[in-house]
Amino acid sequence: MARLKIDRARKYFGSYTALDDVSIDVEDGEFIAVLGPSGCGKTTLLRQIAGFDKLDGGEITIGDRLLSSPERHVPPEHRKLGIVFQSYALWPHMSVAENVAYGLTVAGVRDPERARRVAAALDLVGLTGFAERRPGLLSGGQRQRVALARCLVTEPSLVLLDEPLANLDVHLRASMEEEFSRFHERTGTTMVYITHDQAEAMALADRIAVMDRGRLLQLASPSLLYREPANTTVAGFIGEGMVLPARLLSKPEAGHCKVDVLGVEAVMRCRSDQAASAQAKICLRARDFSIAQDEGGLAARVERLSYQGGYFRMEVRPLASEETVLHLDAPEPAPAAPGETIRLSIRDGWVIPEADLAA
Ligand SMILES: Nc1ncnc2c1ncn2[C@@H]1O[C@H](COP(=O)(O)OP(=O)(O)OP(=O)(O)O)[C@@H](O)[C@H]1O
Repeated sequence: MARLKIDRARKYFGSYTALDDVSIDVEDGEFIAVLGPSGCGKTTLLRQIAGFDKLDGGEITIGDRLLSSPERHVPPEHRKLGIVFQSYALWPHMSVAENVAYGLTVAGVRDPERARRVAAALDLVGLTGFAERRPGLLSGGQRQRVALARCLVTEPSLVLLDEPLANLDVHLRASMEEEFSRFHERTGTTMVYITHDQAEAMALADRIAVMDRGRLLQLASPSLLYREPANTTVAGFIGEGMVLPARLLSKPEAGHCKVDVLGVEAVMRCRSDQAASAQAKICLRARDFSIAQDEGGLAARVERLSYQGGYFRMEVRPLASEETVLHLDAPEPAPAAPGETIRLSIRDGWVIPEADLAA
């Protein structure tokens, strides 16, 4: 049974549709990331789950309990959810332990039960020695861990995280990612994690819901999103995908078909029900190219080289399509200089099934 079920959720702000029939089933214990560019509706979706806003259409249920629909609205404090915000929202005048205890105090839990649960929550986030400190004397990562402990201590059925790492520097983000991941493994808490950072979503989530302009574009595991994007927007958004027009030359066979891309034939992965099309779109990744040693392949002029440590990111323009910019990674030493022509073979790629959906 799905723990959290969002069923055709709709939300309007005046004439603007901020959520357009969004449906997501989150399994019990699952870690879901909601990913998308600024303004795509992530926070609006989180606010509906948390109960800060009323839904204009559809339903949100947890287990068998209907929380939100146009007719019914359970207030946030009765939803038994934990929320971790980007801004931490800690009380500066209280110690770490008092901050963590706050939700329990409000709920009428008293010592020794309260002290026991606070100690357990601090232990879970690795802050046992910090109970008496004020938040002002903690690092950003430690503050975020206090916020996590404060949310967990009330034993929520679901934890919502709204860009919790956005205020932290790159190194701290990486170690907090690990922290969240370990925490999720240890507790098995269902988590919905809002982010615009795809590396973060990829590293953490069991499945990622990609949103754009209020719509859910695809809900899939990180690997499936990367390997088999459902439409051109997801293809371009995830993993710096390059979307190119192509002509399908064969029917699918064992998950592959032959395509013509910029005048070059290549074999690519596709769905087994992929229809023949003269106007298909394909998604290529930097690693799908290799530099051909013979006269075959796609002729392209090198535009730019940028050193990435051990390899170069090359930007090239195919001679057959000067307006297209492709990128690939080439090991040191640089195989060609800007202005030179190289030939590329295409080793892999994906025929995008719903090429027109998000156009
Ligand atoms: N209270 C509101 N009134 C009017 N429009 C709103 C309101 N809240 C959000 N919007 C609009 O709805 C759209 C979705 O906003 P939302 O905050 O959900 O996006 P987001 O994906 O969380 O973006 P960000 O990553 O920048 O926080 C935006 O176009 C925003 O301007």
